[in-house]
Amino acid sequence: MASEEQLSTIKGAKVLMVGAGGIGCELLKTLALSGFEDIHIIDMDTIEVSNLNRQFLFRQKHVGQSKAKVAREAVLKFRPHIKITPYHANVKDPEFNVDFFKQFNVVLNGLDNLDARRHVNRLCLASGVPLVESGTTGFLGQVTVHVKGKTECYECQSKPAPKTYPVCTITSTPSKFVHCIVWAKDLLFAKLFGDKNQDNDLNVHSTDASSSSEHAEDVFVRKADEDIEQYGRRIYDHVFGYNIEVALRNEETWKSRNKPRPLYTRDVLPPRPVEQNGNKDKASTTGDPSSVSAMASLGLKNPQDLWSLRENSDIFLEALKLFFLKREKEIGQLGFDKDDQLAVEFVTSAANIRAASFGIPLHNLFEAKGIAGNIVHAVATTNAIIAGLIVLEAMKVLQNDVKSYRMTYCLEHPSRKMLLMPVQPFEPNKSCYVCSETPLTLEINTHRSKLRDFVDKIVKAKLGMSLPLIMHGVALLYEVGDDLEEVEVTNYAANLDKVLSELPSPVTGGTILTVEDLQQELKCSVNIKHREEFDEEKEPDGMVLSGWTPALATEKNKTSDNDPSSFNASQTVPLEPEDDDEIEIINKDPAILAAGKKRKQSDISVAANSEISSVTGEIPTKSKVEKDDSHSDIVTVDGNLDTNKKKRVQ
Ligand SMILES: Nc1ncnc2c1ncn2[C@@H]1O[C@H](COP(=O)(O)OP(=O)(O)OP(=O)(O)O)[C@@H](O)[C@H]1O
Ligand SMILES: [Zn+2]
Repeated sequence: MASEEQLSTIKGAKVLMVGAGGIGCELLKTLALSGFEDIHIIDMDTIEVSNLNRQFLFRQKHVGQSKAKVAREAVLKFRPHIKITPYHANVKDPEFNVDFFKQFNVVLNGLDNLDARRHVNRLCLASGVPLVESGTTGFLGQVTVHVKGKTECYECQSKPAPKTYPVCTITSTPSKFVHCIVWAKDLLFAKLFGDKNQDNDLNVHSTDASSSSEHAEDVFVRKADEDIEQYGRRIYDHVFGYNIEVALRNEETWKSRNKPRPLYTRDVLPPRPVEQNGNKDKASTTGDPSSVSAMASLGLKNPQDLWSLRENSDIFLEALKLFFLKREKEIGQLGFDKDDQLAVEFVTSAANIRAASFGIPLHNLFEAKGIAGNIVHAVATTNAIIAGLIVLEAMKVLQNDVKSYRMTYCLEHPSRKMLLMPVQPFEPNKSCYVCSETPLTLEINTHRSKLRDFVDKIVKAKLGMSLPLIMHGVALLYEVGDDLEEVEVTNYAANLDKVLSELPSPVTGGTILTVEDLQQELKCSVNIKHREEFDEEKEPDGMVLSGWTPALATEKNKTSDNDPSSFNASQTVPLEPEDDDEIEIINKDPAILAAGKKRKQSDISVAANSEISSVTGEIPTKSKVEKDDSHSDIVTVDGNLDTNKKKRVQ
């Protein structure tokens, strides 16, 4: 029960909620029932059928309508006297600037992506408004408190980058089913149905340089006189048969690995039926391309059945055939979409055939779809728990009760009979480039990299700036905005295509660039260090940004030996260290894949950060299946962190 004092604080508070999805619906309801009377909600989405199972403020009839507006109407039905102001908009829109944020006493996030979270963090810092951040993934969740100058900001710890795999693991030496999925989705599917002009390293790597090039020449293009069945079999034989044989020639590769088995249609499938050409147009479909299904054509009904190699091969050929027969117009521009049934069938079957070749256990379509789409099924109860915790923290923040602030982690398995793990927040990271003024360092080849590379790969992708301005001393190198003069637009466009050392104000080793985002009111300095060479595999951007987090990636907290994007440990520690029960954590987002190893429970912290679900996209889940296959990017673990060096909030 709230005290009188609490109640009056709550009544007088003006609250901004960002996100009216899984967490947001729970949060709005809980805020209203807790006595909050002035709530603003920003959400850019409309309601989808798939939201209805957990976003309980919405009904079938609301599908297609604004989440923010419908959420408001639903809550006003049981709390008619309160004021709820909805904005059907992106929180990154310019109208939501620092002045807009300043009107609130606290901001509560119920978002599902890193980009928006970082943006809100910056606006909260610039406006001095406290932020309560949250995230859920399946059974896991977290609530963190960020108050300028008192606790860490959302970006004081670097967030794990979306999970990537070494190219050679995907193209040549898969050892887990997820590697086969990535191959099937990002290489094979993209090669056959996506943009032909995009780089795509589908062929096996071999030390025998003469081996594959000739055979691989245009192998993926359907020949003019080739019927579709013939084409499908040729692709099958090439990628599952011939390419594997080429890979096997490189004996070094297989010294410490199990050799894969080349698979050809002649071994797996019966000879081609004579009447095949006559079947061409028999594929059972309606006029709607989205209803085309290889499973339906072949009479396979249950997506949770495990298909045999033969069945996978049938699906593979049938799906390929259906793309050409029923969706030919889309070929050349298709991207994988987890809601595209035929694409999921194709990717599942291709991944399974490859898995069979490499001796990796096969998976059913339902599982494969989850892996391919990085899906972790949302749990409504977790959202409800997290929403309750957000409100509790918001109340402490409003009363400035700094000592009581807690970051709370919702676990899947109890520790000392507790499912909620409270953690005292840390003080701001003095080397955080977002909430302190610490400069960053960028190693880059200033003679080769263009300003465009810097803007795209660093300023936008890494620093998360949306309206950047780049200066070298007093010289403006780049700027975006609606109010630019034509000549400025022309000059900046020309600058983008220049290598750094040839800019009007040349950028070389030793240069300090100032990068600023006018909307976020964030300014930082970037020290440029010239470097000639970069490792294509480990440093694919051709540049390396560092400087905003302590170097924590020690051997002990690395997640996987061949994982270049191993996460950085966050530094939270439970208030009461638990016993050393080991639990397995698997992230369901590719970005978090890194964290999928056994961790000591006392080491766990879930860092709000990724692209996953309603939370921070951080969804560690316990799994008895592929222990190592985390698919998300939420969880970070302490490992041997030097947590003692960090000061908790007193
Ligand atoms: N930049 C943004 N501006 C405003 N709202 C945003 C922004 N980014 C995300 N959101 C909102 O945050 C909410 C997150 O909710 P949730 O994670 O439940 O996602 P969902 O899209 O409703 O469900 P799912 O992704 O599981 O289908 C969504 O309603 C989404 O529209
Ligand atoms: Zn910070």
